[in-house]
Amino acid sequence: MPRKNLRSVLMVAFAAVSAIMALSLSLVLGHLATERQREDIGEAISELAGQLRDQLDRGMNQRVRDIQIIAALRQVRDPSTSKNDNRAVLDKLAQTFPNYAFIGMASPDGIVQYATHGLLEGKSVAERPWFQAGKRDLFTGDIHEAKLLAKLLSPQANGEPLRFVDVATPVFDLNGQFLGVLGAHLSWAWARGLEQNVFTPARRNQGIETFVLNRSGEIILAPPGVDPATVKLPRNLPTAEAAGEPVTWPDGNDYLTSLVLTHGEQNFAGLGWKIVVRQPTRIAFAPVRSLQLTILVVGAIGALVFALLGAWLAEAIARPMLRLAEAAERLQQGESGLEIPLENQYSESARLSASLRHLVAGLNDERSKLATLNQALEEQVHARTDMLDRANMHLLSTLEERASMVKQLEELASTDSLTGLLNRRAFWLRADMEYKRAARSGTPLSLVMFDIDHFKRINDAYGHDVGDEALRQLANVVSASLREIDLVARMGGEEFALLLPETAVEGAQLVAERLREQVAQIRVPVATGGVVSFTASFGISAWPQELGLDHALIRADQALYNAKNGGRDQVRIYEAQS
Ligand SMILES: Nc1nc2c(ncn2[C@@H]2O[C@H](COP(=O)(O)OP(=O)(O)OP(=O)(O)O)[C@@H](O)[C@H]2O)c(=O)[nH]1
Repeated sequence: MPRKNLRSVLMVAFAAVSAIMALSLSLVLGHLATERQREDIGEAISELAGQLRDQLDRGMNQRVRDIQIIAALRQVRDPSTSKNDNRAVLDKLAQTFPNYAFIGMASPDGIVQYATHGLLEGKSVAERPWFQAGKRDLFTGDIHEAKLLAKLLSPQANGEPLRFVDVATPVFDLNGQFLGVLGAHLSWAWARGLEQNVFTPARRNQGIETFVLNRSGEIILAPPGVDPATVKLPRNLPTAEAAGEPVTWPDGNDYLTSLVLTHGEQNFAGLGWKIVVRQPTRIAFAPVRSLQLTILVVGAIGALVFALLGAWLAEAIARPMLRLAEAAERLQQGESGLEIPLENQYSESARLSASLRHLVAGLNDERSKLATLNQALEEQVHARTDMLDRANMHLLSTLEERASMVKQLEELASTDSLTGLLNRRAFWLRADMEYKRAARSGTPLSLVMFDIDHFKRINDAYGHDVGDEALRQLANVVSASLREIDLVARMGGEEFALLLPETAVEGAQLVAERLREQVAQIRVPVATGGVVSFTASFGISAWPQELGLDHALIRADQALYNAKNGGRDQVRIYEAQS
């Protein structure tokens, strides 16, 4: 798996952290702002509803007070006052408030006595609810469509039906006797005017709409141009006063919905109206969404900036490390004279470079020590090798010397020093080997013993040196006369033995005869002048396989004895009976 580099890790980490922060900030702020916005908007539209509510209540209270003031006027209570005078008072009042559609005084039997602009005068209003209720007490009646007045008054410009709110009060004469009912019809256009004062076009552009409901929940005032009959109210409309509740209306849209209740004012007890104000959440929360989007955009830019910052930071952190790593690699590849750079940008890199420099210095030191050591070692090995070579050569020559000495010693051990012939011990060893060879090959072997005749006399007469010379010459003669495979030994004194391989007794006899003749030819010079000659006697025996050497030699010796006894200078063969 390829290793990640520091730059990408820090870039991603910085970008991720800032992106997460931006996202969470957007979500948290969005959430907080949404709540705050909901509250603000809820309060704002509740305040608008409250304004409308207050104006409606105040307006109604003023109308009630108007009617009560008129009913308390002495002129009106005095039955002798002319209708014209009283009508003039009512007209005057109507002028102060243009939305009075009708103010009139009805007699106890319900006949209108005088009224603004003479409307309905002489007509019976006995069945009208305001008259019925007004006979008993102060009455304020909920909105209703005009019955009698509809024909008398001109229709509204916007085509809406003429609707009124009624105010009525009983009137008592100066004696306190019931005089009739003073009633007023207040055109509902008044409410529309109030609504338009509060809900300005600017607010309408923000989608803010208001609905006024009567006590039974019917819409008595809808936004301009909206037919109240077409408006469906949500089932879950708040029942108590509420500020900015999110409510889904039957048109499928979500609205922040506020509700306020009218409560009357002073003389006006209130009619239980509700004022509902709504604003589409889509519009209400647009600033919040815009804020969220702004945070996200700023966050994204922040993430980018942080990623670049991360990359720069990683570069700044990694640069000294990379330089150190590069120097270390070059050193590893064997580049000489290279120094690990000093990286003092920050304490960690300074520490690392100092450690590496120390390490490299130590290594260089070790390397030079090792080189010196190697050279010394090589020289030592060279010297040791030379020494070893010399020792080897010395050993070799010693071994060669020793081998030749051994050979000489062996020769000395097996040779008679006077004659150079085999001595007795060597003869026995060689004879044994020949015996075994003859036994394997089944060839005959013969032994010959011979002895110089009267040798004592030579020694005695001419001295020992002459005797020695006689022995040497005899040895030379015998050695020159024999085959290579034949053995000749000096057995002691002037006695000699011959072993003749592959030779039967007859052959041995011929050899012995030849030697006897040759010995007799020997002339040993003497110091006093002249020469000495001598003879020798020979005894022959076969060496049969069943006999040991000692026995065979005894037989040959026996034959020699016989030759000596027979007169010397002769050859005798061993005979069993002798
Ligand atoms: N010069 C010399 N004399 C030796 C040597 N070894 C033995 N002798 C002598 O040889 C003589 C041998 O004498 P004997 O045993 O009596 O025999 P001989 O005189 O030869 O008599 P026969 O053998 O009976 O003919 C002695 O006098 C020894 O001293 C030797 O190496 N050199």
